Amino acid sequence: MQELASHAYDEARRRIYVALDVDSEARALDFVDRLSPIVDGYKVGLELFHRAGMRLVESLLKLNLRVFLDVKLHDIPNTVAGALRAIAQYPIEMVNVHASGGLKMLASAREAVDGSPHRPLLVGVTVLTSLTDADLEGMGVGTTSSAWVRRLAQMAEQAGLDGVVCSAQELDILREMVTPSFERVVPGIRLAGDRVHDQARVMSPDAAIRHGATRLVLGRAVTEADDPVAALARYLRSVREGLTHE
Ligand SMILES: O=C(O)c1cc(=O)[nH]c(=O)n1[C@@H]1O[C@H](COP(=O)(O)O)[C@@H](O)[C@H]1O
Repeated sequence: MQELASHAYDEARRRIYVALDVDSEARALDFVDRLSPIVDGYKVGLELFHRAGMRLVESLLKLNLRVFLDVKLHDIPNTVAGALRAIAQYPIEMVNVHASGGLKMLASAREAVDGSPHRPLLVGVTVLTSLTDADLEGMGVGTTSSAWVRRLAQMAEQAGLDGVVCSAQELDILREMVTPSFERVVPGIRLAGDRVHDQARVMSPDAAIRHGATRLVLGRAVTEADDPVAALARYLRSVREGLTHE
């Protein structure tokens, strides 16, 4: 494990958030304790946020950890802006809204973050990685996930967001249309043979990085593994492998 804490892995580490999708503050802090010798980026999502709220976020920040607050805001412009003004009182690294909230909501979100003491990266969730083209058809979206991600990413860029959350399968399309600094945050990451759970559009860490992912979210493949530290090590090595061919 010594090797993984070395400078050679700094860039790989910087690209990762471990999703703390657990049901208590104690379990979350236990994971952080075990994993933080290897990674310093953590995602607090809806389950943990509704269990432990901003108190847990503050605990992570006090430990000098990087926090992605995954609250997936989706409401009218005024409400989303108010929530973001509250969130951006904290020095978190990144926060997300649903890009499908529309251009006016995204523009209000941008303005709210810009006027706040901390300016976390603001990214728009495009098409959830659990959805298939058939799901979209059933929802009446009337287009493929690739085309819908492309449209939502265009809107996010137009509103001045810092990037999007998408699956790895849309990265080639996005690379052609967005500026290189536009963040492409990718969940649904699995090494071959690992359980996919409820995800539909998945890819391995090295392939996702090679296709243009700027940051990866690692979840149950690490936190539900028999040995989470060993699993994280496998994933981190794969990220580093991808970076050598980026
Ligand atoms: O915004 C997200 O983080 C997100 C967007 C998306 O489209 N798909 C997605 O899985 N996520 C989150 O990424 C994590 C993926 O977890 P695993 O499937 O366990 O790797 C979960 O915490 C999800 O809430």
